Amino acid sequence: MPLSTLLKKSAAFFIGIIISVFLIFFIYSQTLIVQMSNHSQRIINDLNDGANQAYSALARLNRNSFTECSTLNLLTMRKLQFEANDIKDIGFFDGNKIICTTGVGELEIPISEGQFDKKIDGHEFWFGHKLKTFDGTVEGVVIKSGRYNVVLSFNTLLVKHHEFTNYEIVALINDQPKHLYGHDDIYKNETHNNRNNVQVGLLSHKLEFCGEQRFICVAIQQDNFTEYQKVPFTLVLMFILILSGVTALHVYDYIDRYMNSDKRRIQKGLEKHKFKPFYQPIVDLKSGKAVGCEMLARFKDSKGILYPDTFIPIVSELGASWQMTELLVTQAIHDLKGLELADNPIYLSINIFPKDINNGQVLKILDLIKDTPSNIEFTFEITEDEELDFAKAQEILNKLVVAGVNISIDDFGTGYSNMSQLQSFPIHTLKIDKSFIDEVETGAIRSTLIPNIVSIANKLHAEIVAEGVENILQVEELLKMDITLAQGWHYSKALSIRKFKHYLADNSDFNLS
Ligand SMILES: Nc1nc2c(ncn2[C@@H]2O[C@H](COP(=O)(O)O[C@H]3[C@@H](O)[C@H](n4cnc5c(=O)[nH]c(N)nc54)O[C@@H]3COP(=O)(O)O)[C@@H](O)[C@H]2O)c(=O)[nH]1
Repeated sequence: MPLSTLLKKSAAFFIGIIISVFLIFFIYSQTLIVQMSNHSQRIINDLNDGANQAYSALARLNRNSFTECSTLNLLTMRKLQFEANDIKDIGFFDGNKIICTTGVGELEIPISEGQFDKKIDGHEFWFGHKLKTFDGTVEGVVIKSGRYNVVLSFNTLLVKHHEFTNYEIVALINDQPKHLYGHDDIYKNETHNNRNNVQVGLLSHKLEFCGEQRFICVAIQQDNFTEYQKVPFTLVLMFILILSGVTALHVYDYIDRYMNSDKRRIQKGLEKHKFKPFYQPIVDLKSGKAVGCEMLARFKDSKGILYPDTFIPIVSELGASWQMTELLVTQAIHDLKGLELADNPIYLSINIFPKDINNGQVLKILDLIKDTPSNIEFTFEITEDEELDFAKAQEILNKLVVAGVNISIDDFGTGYSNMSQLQSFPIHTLKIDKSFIDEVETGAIRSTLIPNIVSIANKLHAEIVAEGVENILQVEELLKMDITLAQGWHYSKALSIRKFKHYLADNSDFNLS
């Protein structure tokens, strides 16, 4: 494998891995953000549930008409606390002082609560409350209504979230966050006017999420890829990355194959004019001088040469047959302009795709050739192809003939036509296929059929061109058979316009300036 290909393939491999890393990170990140938002919403829901529990407890207590901290009052308060899971303490007020609580009973010195933090739905809230109980300090929120208050414990409210520690709950009071619970310092007040704010980092994801009323907010920080430390996950990731690299190699190969495929090259070649006409001289057998040429398509692009046997079927499959012919004819007319007139016109023989005759595209040639010098005589070579629709072709070829175009049957003797079909065509020339000419000098069986072809041509009043003449012995034999014109490597292969000009200068009465 050449070094450049190896480098390109390695690059494709690593690009595949990099794309995969990005994709995995993106998917992971999106999933994590959704999980974190859901989790935040669940925390806020649990806090709301606690508040509702407190509201209903306060409503029930205030329905009683206790005015002092009687045994019955304390009993009622304790009974209610017992029923409500998240309530850790209930206090009873005389004026604005607490005179008894479920935890301590009647207070020796009544306590006065400070100014509440916020009033919501007629309830007063104190946040960040720390209540000392016999089994430790309770962090929570105090809610007061009427003559009672309740202390809600975050620990019990958020018991479902205990496995998840890296979060902070704050209350926004006059837009300033007040720490309520969890890790101090995670919430940075980034939400501004939005309900949530996501920060994606290489090492961690952070989400700040506020409840619908933008009053309680949760900030969650999650380290990235902690799962990576787990062996199976690492193995799966490595497998995915290698798979991505290998997939990228396949994609590279596929694109490379597509970009370098003959079909793609031909498509591009048609756009970028990579098809060029070459000219193979048609020679008068007696004088050895060129009387015309057959235009043969040649293709060359930066990747090299493609031969007609390869590109002709593909051009046809691409439906670009007329496009190619038109390009070539236009170029040929341009090439042959400046031809100095000899006594006779020069024949320019052009191969036409049968389908372009069937669909009448070929008639477009009349526009192309109408301004060409009259010393170029156009001949269209058609093959006796099964694709050719004889009935349709007859009508179209007649139009061409009327416009001065000659019709030539190419590869004659190898095709599908029968005599009656041929007679209905306005034929000017029969080109005897090379397979008849091969070994004519040794009297090969196939070559013995040539006189029959000559007699058919005579019946059709058509000229004959012998194709594929490769040596002087063949020339001599063909002369004996009264064949006048020939084409083949004995005279010349198909030439570029530059070489063809030289050829004409040495071997014809024409001159290309
Ligand atoms: N519709 C179009 N068909 C085209 C066009 N250009 C070419 N073709 C057809 O492709 C087939 C192959 O053509 P090519 O490789 O160019 O071969 C031609 C000659 O180079 C070859 N030839 C000529 N003399 C000799 C010879 O002495 N020996 C030898 N071994 N080969 C020789 O024969 C081909 C010409 O064939 P033909 O057209 O039948 O006269 C071929 O079928 C082309 O027709 C195009 O522009 N349009």
